[in-house]
Amino acid sequence: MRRDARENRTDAAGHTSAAAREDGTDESERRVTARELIQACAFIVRAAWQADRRRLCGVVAVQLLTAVGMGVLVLVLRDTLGTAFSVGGKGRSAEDGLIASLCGLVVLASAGGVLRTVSSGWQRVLTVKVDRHIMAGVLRSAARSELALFEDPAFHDRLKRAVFASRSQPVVVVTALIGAVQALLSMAAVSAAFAVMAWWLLPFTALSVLPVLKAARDERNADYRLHGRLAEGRRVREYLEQLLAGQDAAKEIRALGLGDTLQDRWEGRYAEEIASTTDMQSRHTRRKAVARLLGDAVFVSVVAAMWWTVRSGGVQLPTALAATGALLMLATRVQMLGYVLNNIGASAAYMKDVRVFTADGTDTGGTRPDASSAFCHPSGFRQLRAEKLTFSYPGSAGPALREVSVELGAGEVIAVVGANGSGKSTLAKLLAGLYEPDGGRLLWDGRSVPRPAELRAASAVVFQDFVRFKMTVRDNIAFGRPGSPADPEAVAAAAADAGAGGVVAALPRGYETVLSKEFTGGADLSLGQWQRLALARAFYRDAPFVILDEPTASLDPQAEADLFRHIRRLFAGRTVLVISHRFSNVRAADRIYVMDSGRVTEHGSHEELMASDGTYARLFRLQADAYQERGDRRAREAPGGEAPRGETSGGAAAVATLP
Ligand SMILES: Nc1ncnc2c1ncn2[C@@H]1O[C@H](COP(=O)(O)OP(=O)(O)OP(=O)(O)O)[C@@H](O)[C@H]1O
Repeated sequence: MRRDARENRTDAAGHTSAAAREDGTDESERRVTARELIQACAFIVRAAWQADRRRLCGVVAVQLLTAVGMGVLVLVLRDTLGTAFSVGGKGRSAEDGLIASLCGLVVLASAGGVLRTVSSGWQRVLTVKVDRHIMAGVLRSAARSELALFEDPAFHDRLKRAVFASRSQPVVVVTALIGAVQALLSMAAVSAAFAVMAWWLLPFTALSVLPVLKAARDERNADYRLHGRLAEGRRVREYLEQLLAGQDAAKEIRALGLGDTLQDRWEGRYAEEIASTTDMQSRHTRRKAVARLLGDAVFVSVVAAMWWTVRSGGVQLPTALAATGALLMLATRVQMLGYVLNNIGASAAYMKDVRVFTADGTDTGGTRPDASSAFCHPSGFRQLRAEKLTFSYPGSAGPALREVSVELGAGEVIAVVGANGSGKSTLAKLLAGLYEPDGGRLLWDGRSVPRPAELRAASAVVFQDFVRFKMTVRDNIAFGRPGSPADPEAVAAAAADAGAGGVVAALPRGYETVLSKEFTGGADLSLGQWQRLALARAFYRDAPFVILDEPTASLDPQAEADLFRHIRRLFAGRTVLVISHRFSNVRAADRIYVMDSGRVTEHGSHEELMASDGTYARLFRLQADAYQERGDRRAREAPGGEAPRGETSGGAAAVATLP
């Protein structure tokens, strides 16, 4: 498991600077090599081929035709000028020749225009398709990445850069590549025509664009380095944007009056970004201006040399005029080529981010196909045993689990209790195959579990911080078993088991109601109602191993009591691991593990643990006493001295939490 080494250099917002990496191997500091340029082009051409080969061929064919047309145009121009200069002396046939040449010019120009129009339409569709093709690859890789990678800031930088690149760069590279093909072909055609007239000037023409090309290359390298340095700052800024403009934090930000503070931080981040960009741009704008002047001076010298040869009688005037036109065309093409190559160069670095990110399990630090959440029909186990599991979160100072051993038999209800931060959820995540242990092993019917994906497929987890999908109720439940069409009856049964049937019935469009006010006709639920849907999702998943991490934290006392009273019936035939702070909920479990500071300190049945009179017994009595006192007080305060209904029996059967 990869651990990110970072300095603890943090800013006022509490975020570490991306430039502060210890290892000094910041990829963004590197220059784009010719090899990377070729790889980027090959990557895009492959993507374009896979996305829409018919359009790709069409666009290239049009470029080829346009280029040939351009070469012919130059030669026709020379003939037209030659005819024009001789019209006075040669009478009607010369005039006819001039008119024919002009007609030829018009036809060529018009055909070129039509072809370009058709081609630009194809180009537009092609770029959108390439865009989708590449973005799909990035999203697929992100969804398949191991959960542990999301703890690693370097992974977020890579992901962010890949998303940025796949959003913005394919269009640039496809357009630039097509432009490059066009520029190269037309350059070849015009050069051929030019060479017929003044071949010896060709090398000087190429020379005129060199300073501009070099300045552009320096700028793109600097731009990419800057982009790398700004990556983490941009993530912080985007996070602040989500807070300020999103629904999730809206009420708390208003309640706290936090808006201006967050806005100031956002302004600060943007100011840093703008200052760095302005500094880089102004330096390179100066360099580019000087390079441009140098290039133009070379170009003017070439034109002057040509006219000197006309004066000295080495070249005819019509040829010189056509050659000057061709020279202008050539210079524009070379400049265009430089411009598009520069664009490809700039994109090459970004496209490398995409290639690296989408490459399975290589440079991404472990992106692997088996990390997919795709549901496959699981087989159950007779026994799941964890032996001396040790685990530290990436970048954490100490282990969250230390030599933890637990045992779960098929059909058992196992409970884990312990103070905040004692490692309960971490243990659950390892048992569900979401993280791989650093030490120890997981045994499934006595054999080591080779692939965490097997555990994931066999598990249904209701997390403490379950996700609330802003989609329909049906989706929220049926996502428990992705990949197959939602089964309406099973969805309804899962909702009923989770006590969500009544909630759904009260919604305007039942199971088709979208659960967010951000969308037309949407509705929202209370936290407890959302929790019932999360439970329904677990029922629907129908996996042999169910993990309930504080599944009733937001449920009302009746719903909570119902769930735990009927847990064995509801999850019949399945193994259930329950994490809870309410000891009354776990007392009926087959075995209870008590955790403290990442270790299992006690285990046994409720009776055994009470008899051993350890931490469990102490905390159980604490909760029971607190309830008893409250119950007695209420009983005394209630009219007629009676205790309120539903809160008295069972000692610790109501809401009481660990201190
Ligand atoms: N994603 C994470 N990255 C780094 N450290 C983490 C992460 N999640 C938890 N920890 C740390 O690991 C330890 C165990 O956390 P865990 O969530 O397993 O505790 P818990 O017993 O479930 O706590 P609670 O009762 O509050 O839910 C804690 O010290 C916590 O700070």
